[in-house]
Amino acid sequence: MWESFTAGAQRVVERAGRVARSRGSDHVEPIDLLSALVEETESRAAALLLELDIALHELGPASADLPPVDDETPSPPHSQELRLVFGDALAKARELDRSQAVGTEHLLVALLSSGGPAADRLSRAGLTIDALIERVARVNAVESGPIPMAEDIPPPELADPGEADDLARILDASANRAREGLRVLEDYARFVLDDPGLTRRLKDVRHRFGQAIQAFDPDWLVCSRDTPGDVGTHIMATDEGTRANARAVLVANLKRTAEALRTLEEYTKISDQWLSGRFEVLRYDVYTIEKRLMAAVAARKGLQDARLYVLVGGLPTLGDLTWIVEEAIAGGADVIQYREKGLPDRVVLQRAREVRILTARAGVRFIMNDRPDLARLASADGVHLGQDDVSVRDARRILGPNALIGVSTHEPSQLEAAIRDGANYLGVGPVFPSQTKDFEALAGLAFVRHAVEATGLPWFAIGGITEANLDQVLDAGASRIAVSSAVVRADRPRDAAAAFKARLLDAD
Ligand SMILES: Cc1ncc(COP(=O)(O)OP(=O)(O)O)c(N)n1
Ligand SMILES: Cc1nc(C(=O)O)sc1CCOP(=O)(O)O
Ligand SMILES: [Mg+2]
Repeated sequence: MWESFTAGAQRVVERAGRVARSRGSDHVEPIDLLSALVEETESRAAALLLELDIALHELGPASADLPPVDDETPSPPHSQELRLVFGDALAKARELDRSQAVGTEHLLVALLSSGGPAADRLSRAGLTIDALIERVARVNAVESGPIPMAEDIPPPELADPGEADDLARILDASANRAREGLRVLEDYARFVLDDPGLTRRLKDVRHRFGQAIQAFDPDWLVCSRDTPGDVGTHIMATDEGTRANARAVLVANLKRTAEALRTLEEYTKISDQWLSGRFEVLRYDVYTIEKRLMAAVAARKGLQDARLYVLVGGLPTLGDLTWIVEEAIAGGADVIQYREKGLPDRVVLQRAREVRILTARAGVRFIMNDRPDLARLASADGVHLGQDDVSVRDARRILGPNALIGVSTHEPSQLEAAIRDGANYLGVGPVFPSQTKDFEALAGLAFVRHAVEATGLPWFAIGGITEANLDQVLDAGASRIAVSSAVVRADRPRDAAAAFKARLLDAD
């Protein structure tokens, strides 16, 4: 008989056994079932009682200390009266609810009709059989929708009909959760990050997810849906009702989506391993996208408004370096990179620490070139890596998840790889021949035009950019630039930086 009881009803029956034991009774009586029903506050029966304005505390004292659930001592047998209540509940379920599963609401109806002390208590609290039955029937009607023809309901291929229904409820809830979660992620990529690549990836995952769940018969899922009887509907984690900001919404939905996909993966293993594999692949896709989303979020926080990035270094003395840094900042540099080649590490670190102090004071980002270890020692905001420097992954090991990690890219495949690896921003160049570094080949303006379409991550056009050629770079679609010689070797570095900054802001 128990397989035709919902999970909630089974829990209540089990609890009634413990209530009976706690009061030293030889049998589990209807009155114990009533106590258990009232105490299972998430149950459909408790919800109905509250909707009908019946004060739960009037239905009897809360049971004293119950034996723990895992206590192996058997519960006393069910009394004859209680068995009659169960039989009546089954009949009521058939009469009132086409799903025919005995839920806690049917136990309540049967208790009220039983004529014993439990019925007396319910009546004294103001519950009438008509009001209760009318309420149960109304809820079922709302939940059920049109009654499908018998031939439309697919025969579950599982041996146990109760199990088939439970499974359908799990799959239905998880499919909804994953679909909704994916939509929330896509909206974040699209409207918060403005990232066409990530939006496309998420749309593709959502599309493939939609194809995968077509394997479920929609009628089977919808027929099993039992929102009022779902004990989880009213249970919320303490932080679930509020979100501090859009980022918190993103993080919560990444977790929720991956969890729902995991649930689908696990439960479809029972009947369809191939389908389970599809959910597994989608779950891994979500993990990969998570890495990219979080990199984009960090970049947005650190570099969203940055327009002018100045590389400094190669100067004879610490005094020359600090002067240039101060001038660049005064001219409007948003990011300073310390790029030093050939000095001993100890000297580089000492100078980097000075740059850190000046940039921190001005609220300007400080990026160390090449060396995540020195970046960490100098408390830089991040590091810039070239194609021959350590990987993003290794740099992240040293600098942690919040560091800004930039990668130089010179062609589309490098740009894609850097995004995949979790870079927070990109260098895109060399656009023109540079006085700072020799290159065998130029990426040119064509690569700038490619970057515009390829990513929503912040990226900086770099290489030989001067006031004279800046318009070409802006016309190609860049909104951020990185320069070195045009500021560091200018007669008036502050004015040079200010001129770049003004034109970048004008172009916004
Ligand atoms: C913003 C920015 N873009 C590109 C580079 C070049 O980095 P890399 O290719 O590693 O060359 P070096 O600068 O290390 O010679 C950069 N530093 N910054
Ligand atoms: C160090 C460096 N890397 C580049 C790249 O394209 O990866 S261009 C470049 C030099 C940038 O200095 P300037 O503004 O003086 O040309
Ligand atoms: Mg480098």
